[in-house]
Amino acid sequence: MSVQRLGYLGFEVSDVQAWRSFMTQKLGVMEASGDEASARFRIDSRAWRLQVDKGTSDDISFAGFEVDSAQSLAAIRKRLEAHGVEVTTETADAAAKRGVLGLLSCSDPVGSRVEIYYGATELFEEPFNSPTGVHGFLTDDQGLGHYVLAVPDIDAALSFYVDALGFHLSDIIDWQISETMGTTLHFLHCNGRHHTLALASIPSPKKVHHFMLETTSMDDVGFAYDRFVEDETVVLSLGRHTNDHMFSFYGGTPSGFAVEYGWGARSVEPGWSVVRYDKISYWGHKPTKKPGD
Ligand SMILES: Cc1cccc(O)c1O
Ligand SMILES: [Fe+2]
Repeated sequence: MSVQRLGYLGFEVSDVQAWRSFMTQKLGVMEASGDEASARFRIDSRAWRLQVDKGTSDDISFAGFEVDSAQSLAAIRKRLEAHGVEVTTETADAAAKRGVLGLLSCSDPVGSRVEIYYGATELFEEPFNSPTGVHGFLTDDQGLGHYVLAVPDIDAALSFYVDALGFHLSDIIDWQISETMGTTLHFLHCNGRHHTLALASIPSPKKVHHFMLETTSMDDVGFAYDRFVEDETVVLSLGRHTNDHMFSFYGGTPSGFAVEYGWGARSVEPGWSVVRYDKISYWGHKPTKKPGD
């Protein structure tokens, strides 16, 4: 039994208001609830997929992975405990706050909160409606998207996410980030999405490097790209990745980590075999020059 898909992500942010306008006006996601302390956002029929809470870290605060039933939740709990992970069964009240039927929590090797749940809330009666006209985000069995964590100890991280949580390695990229810095990126899948999580063993002030949302129309990437160009917040230009073939760009968020906004990735199919790459992209994904660079 392994986790099936990424259900939700939570971030602790110093400026909730800035995130509320960033999410709705730049990314085109739909605000589900919001005040000066916290906000939740929708990208599909689910009641919420992204949450921001007021705080000082400007970093990821939790990731919620989905399984399909109470039986699967019990099975994943057993698997985690068999791998020496301390698991908390959250109260019915805590589960209700997440809008799920059953909720476990634990910590990954760097202390990131990892939640596993079943029974999320669907709101078909309130269709997703993007404030910027995004046609839609690709989710369903592939979950909300992906995120990349900077980890100090790649072996400990792989042991937790692969051996304990049940991810599978898709491929690795030996990424020469600059003349002096390189790292090996490990890409992990738990469903058809090429990667739901990638691990980068790089020193970083933040745990999260970026999170990614995939649109169902190429034009949605272009429209968003124009909005990031407009306020000079493009971090990496348009490009196409070597491994998942995603067409995407990276933009800055109000918390200093990036968001990747993409379209057209290929899926992991049966018979997939692990390979390696020397580049992150066929073309593009170039750092944008800052005025005065
Ligand atoms: C750095 C990087 C490389 C390949 C695919 C990705 O989604 C990514 O963020
Ligand atoms: Fe990415």
